[in-house]
Amino acid sequence: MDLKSNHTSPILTDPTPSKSRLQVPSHLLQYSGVTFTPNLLLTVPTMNAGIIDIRANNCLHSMESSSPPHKKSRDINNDLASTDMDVAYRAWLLKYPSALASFEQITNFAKGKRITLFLDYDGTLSPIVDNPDCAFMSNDMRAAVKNVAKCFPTAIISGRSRDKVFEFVGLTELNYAGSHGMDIMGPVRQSSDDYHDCIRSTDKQGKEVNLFQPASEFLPMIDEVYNSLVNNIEEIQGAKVENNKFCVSVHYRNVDEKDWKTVAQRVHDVIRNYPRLRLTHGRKVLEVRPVINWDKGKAVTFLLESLGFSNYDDVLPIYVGDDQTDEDAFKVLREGNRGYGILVSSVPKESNAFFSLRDPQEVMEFLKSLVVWTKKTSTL
Ligand SMILES: O=P(O)(O)OC[C@H]1O[C@H](O[C@H]2O[C@H](CO)[C@@H](O)[C@H](O)[C@H]2O)[C@H](O)[C@@H](O)[C@@H]1O
Repeated sequence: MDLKSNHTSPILTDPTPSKSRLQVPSHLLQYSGVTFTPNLLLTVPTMNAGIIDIRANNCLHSMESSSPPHKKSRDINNDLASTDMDVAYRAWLLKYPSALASFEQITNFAKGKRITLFLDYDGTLSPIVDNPDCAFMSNDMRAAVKNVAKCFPTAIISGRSRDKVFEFVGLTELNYAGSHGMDIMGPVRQSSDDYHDCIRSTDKQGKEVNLFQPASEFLPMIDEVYNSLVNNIEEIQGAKVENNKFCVSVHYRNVDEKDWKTVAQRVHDVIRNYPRLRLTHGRKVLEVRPVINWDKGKAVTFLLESLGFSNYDDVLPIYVGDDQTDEDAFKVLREGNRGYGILVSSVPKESNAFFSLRDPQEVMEFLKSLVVWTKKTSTL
């Protein structure tokens, strides 16, 4: 893969999103990119691309606009606000129906096809928690994932390093892609076709696998940046830098809001020296990653091909995720009606997904329903 020819600018320009309107009160849409019109109808950027690249000098704005207003003490206004929120959520469900309520529709479409599951980790299989090192999935969720993986080819696609997400999930019957899809361990491909960086390897159980790491040449750079970020950021109280192998996460969830500007400035100061790195934004996290033409959507396509599903008529890929980076995968599935994206969110937000689930608990119910359905249909 030629890293230089495709990309001339390391930090990509801000997208100029097309706008769509939801009839929802302004305080209810809580995620990044939301702006307010004078009549308090919301204008929300339509997700043209999953990763919203942010210029470093817009970093602080992006951090602020992605944060919901603080809840004050419980009073009548808050009660009204939560009623409004329920109304807004129900309105939003018309556009992104619950995958549980639409289960029959999904399984009807799956008839004659092989379901293939792609699961994000944080916020999808495990609830969002303050300490990223403690984002454990429950044993019930692990059992649900294990059971579903017995029925369908299943892969985890995470922003974490592949080793870290494997440590959390701990199931050998899955395929794993870490670093937002830049580190894939999957089945041996029949042909290595366009993917020159794809090498044969063995997994921890000694099984032969393919390893695809399209950003491998960035490893020394990422390590260097990780060390600089640790030196510059971790003295800010609450800030945490996480090495995700081919990308680095700068967490500010536990940083006092008055210090966010310092976090943004210091991240900017470090990455300005690295024109081949870019900055994107997740859930209270800034992500430093290589400028390469690769994302979770490309990882889905790669894994489908690896599993022998190049012919999309035979397969129904389902991708479940909660984050901005999952939008790339939703978009790949939406384009050409290849499969279904399911957004995990308890608040209304614009997405390329088809369906929604409220939280990891509902994700688990959905996985269990798939297992029950497949057992029922196989005995017919
Ligand atoms: O692609 P994912 O598996 O969803 O990973 C995205 C990032 O998830 C983690 O951060 C998020 O979850 C943490 C634990 O709940 C939370 O503390 C943090 O605020 C969230 O941003 C992970 O730590 C990052 O490295 C991943 O990039």
